[in-house]
Amino acid sequence: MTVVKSRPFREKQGKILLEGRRLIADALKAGAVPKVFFFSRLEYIKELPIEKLKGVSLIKVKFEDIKDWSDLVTPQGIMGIFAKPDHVKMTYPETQLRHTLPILLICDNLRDPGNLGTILRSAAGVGCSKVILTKGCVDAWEPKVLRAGMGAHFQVPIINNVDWEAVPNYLPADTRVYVADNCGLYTQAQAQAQMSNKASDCGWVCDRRPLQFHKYEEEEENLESAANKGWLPELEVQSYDSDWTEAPAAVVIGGESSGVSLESLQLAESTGGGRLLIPIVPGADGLSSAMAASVLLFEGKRQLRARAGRLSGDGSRH
Ligand SMILES: C[S@@+](CC[C@H](N)C(=O)[O-])C[C@H]1O[C@@H](n2cnc3c(N)ncnc32)[C@H](O)[C@@H]1O
Repeated sequence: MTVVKSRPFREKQGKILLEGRRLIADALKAGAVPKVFFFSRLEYIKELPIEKLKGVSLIKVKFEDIKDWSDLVTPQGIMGIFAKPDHVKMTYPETQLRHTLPILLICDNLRDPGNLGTILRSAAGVGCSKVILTKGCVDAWEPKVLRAGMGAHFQVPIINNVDWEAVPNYLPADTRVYVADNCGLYTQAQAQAQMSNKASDCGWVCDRRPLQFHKYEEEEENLESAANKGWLPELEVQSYDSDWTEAPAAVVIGGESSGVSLESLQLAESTGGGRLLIPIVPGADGLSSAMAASVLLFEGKRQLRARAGRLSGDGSRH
């Protein structure tokens, strides 16, 4: 089980471990392919669609074993090894597809499994079209992410482990990339003092120094010299509630400690996007990646609904 739960197992063998009756049922519904089930009571197997069990090894074990292997506070008596799901071959729930919005999420070097799971739940809840995880993010299929995701893995397409150079291949045509950026330490007072460029139109100015951008730690020196050469993207900072959903949008959320990467800003610049800042009270603790993602995704949804309401002449839908 230790091996089965490890990232090398998932990567080399292309298999994942799922635990719990609900998650396993959701996975089967979405078309995930089971290989082995460990169960403590036959009823748990009988609950599963029989046509999905062909060729699957069914191994009855003691509940104590499941308890030893389990990551759950209340182990549910069934665990399954599945082929790692391929988002292209999955069938997502009909209701989910009907509510899909032209908003995509890119997680940039997100390391914390709980944060990523929570973000996936928000992405599924809002109706994101897909979630892209750049290289360096925690694996979406790691047990703690699955636990925090509460089934979101089988509601929204997730594209794992993508190089920044390949990210544009996954974006629908005309997508504008917006980077969620807390802009380092900032205050409204600073913003007002620096009202001299476009960003100041909405009252917010990014105080981020080039050195705060991270690609991978070992590249910081390169970034420093790049910054000195002056090719860091010049990106407008917009308040999160300014209109950013006119074209299909991709929102980038930065990692817990590293923040947003240089590549994300370059992509935002090349697609005509910008930076989105959620203003918080000066001096208050910043938002976590998961909080920022939720605020921005639901704000995006609000904007789309408001626009649809205006177009249909029904202001009440705002
Ligand atoms: C915990 S923050 C990163 C903190 C990191 N030490 C830094 O200085 O950038 C994680 C991510 O959440 C998003 N975020 C957090 N607060 C935000 C805010 N007020 N406005 C926009 N995005 C925010 C950004 O994408 C950020 O990179």
